[in-house]
Amino acid sequence: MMIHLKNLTKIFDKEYAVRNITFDLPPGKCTALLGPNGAGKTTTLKMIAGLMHPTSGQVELSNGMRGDIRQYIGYLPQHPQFHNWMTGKEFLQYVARLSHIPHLESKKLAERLLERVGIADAKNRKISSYSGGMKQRLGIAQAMIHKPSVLLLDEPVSALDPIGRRDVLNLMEELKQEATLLYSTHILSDAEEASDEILLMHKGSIVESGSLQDVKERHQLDKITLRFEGDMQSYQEKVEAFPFVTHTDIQKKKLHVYVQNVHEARAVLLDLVNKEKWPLLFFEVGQTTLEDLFMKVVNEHAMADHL
Ligand SMILES: Nc1ncnc2c1ncn2[C@@H]1O[C@H](COP(=O)(O)OP(=O)(O)OP(=O)(O)O)[C@@H](O)[C@H]1O
Repeated sequence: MMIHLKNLTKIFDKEYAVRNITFDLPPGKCTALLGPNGAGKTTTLKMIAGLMHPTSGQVELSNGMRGDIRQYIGYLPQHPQFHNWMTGKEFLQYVARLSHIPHLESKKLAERLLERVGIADAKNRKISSYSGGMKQRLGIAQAMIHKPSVLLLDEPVSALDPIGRRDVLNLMEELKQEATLLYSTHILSDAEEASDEILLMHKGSIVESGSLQDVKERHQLDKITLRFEGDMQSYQEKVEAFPFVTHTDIQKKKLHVYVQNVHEARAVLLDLVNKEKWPLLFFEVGQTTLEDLFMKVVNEHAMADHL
């Protein structure tokens, strides 16, 4: 099923949390809603899930589906609450009952879902003994209880260790065959690992969207990476003054200089380093990555917060 978001907007206390966003969620794909904290991801997911009313705009379904949108949508909140004294199986049966699924059917369904998300071995153990990754799997099973066509997962892997994260990302890759998947994350490498499409969100707006490859190509800029002894910030200020520099940032103690004319930039920067006798440790000419684009968005976000 296709979902269309049209000019979706949410205002809290006169501030835009989500600002006029429009996009389609293609069926059978896994889409990552990527953005720094406060970008508006949770608010967007809640509006799609029907848990929060938009200030304006709509969420529409294709295929002539009508009625309450919630019957088609499964939702895993950012901080799911479990009854820790229950076993995984008991919890799913309990959730099934809340969804008005008859008792006998709920038993079979719970077993099937526990199998599906890969925690059948632990079905009779108390949830309090589950690892973070197992809890997220149980949360995903809970979101799938009414066989939704769309699964919305809010930061499903952010709190997990690398192994738990890998496991849940793999599970999501599998689940996209059964449901359209949209999940939020503030971690770029997770979005790169498990998504067909990305939506990059910043201050309530979608600033970039498309397949990972398309987004990467669209933003490819030449980049010169430098490292000097000592504090990088004073070098950054001097380098930024050149007209061929579009912007700069510091990542892992390296100064990234994004430039329009790499030949001119290389010559001028090397000249400057020589003349000023800057203690150069590293110099590289290359191209931007998706991480650079993400850092640019995050830095703009951080700067706005300091104003
Ligand atoms: N119930 C609310 N009342 C007032 N402001 C809110 C409410 N919910 C969210 N906001 C504000 O809306 C903006 C977007 O929040 P949202 O939780 O959607 O961001 P997010 O991208 O999911 O970030 P995070 O990863 O930190 O949850 C933030 O500035 C937040 O403070």
